[in-house]
Amino acid sequence: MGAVLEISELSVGYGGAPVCGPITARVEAGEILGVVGFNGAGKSTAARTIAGKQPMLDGEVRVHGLPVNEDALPFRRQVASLFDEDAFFPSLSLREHLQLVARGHSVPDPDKAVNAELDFFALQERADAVPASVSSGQRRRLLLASALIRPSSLLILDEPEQRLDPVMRERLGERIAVYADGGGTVLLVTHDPALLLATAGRCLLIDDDVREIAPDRAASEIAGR
Ligand SMILES: Nc1ncnc2c1ncn2[C@@H]1O[C@H](COP(=O)(O)OP(=O)(O)OP(=O)(O)O)[C@@H](O)[C@H]1O
Repeated sequence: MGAVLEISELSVGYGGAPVCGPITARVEAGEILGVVGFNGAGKSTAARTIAGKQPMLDGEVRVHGLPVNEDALPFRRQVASLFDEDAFFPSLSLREHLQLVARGHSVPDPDKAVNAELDFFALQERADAVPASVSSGQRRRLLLASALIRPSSLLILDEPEQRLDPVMRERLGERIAVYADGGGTVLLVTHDPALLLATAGRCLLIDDDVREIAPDRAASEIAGR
């Protein structure tokens, strides 16, 4: 069986100038691949490219054998993601955002699914507020809930720990592990050694080159940085 995510000689960057790469990796169903590296190494650029949010400079990425293409429904159906620049509808409440995502992805019993995510991310009290009226951490929780409420087989998370308190970081780690236990594949860009250790089975270090290192070594590198 082919890998869920196959990255071959991928080079990413801006205006034709590479910021990192080449990256080569195969990630199977149920695997969590951590991605670590210093600020500016190119982790977000690589994650955005793999998610189809910016063009690749060179190489190839396939998800279940499909080329990366955010405009193609079969690709979009497989891939859920979280990025710092993800946007909100200013006049929709947190609950309405989740309803929209759940219905757009044909989630069965969307109201129940929405309530489950509001509970999990401790957003019930603010569920009827609009994004501008909640805290930055609560907006981050909404984005995480939006990525997790919908079906997917590949979850791409870019520093999901940002703006989360320690309790929610730990819960998020458990949730990511549950996603993988259910057969999902995760690409996790993180600066959080505890989150990395709690989740990742393998790890890529983006440095002058890109190489695979053990998660415990990666966690020590992050912690010592
Ligand atoms: N839109 C852009 N246009 C041009 N260069 C960019 C753009 N976004 C990022 N860069 C540059 O690309 C390089 C990689 O940035 P990237 O955000 O991918 O790094 P990162 O590893 O995710 O960093 P961090 O840990 O700080 O989030 C940096 O030098 C950055 O300044």
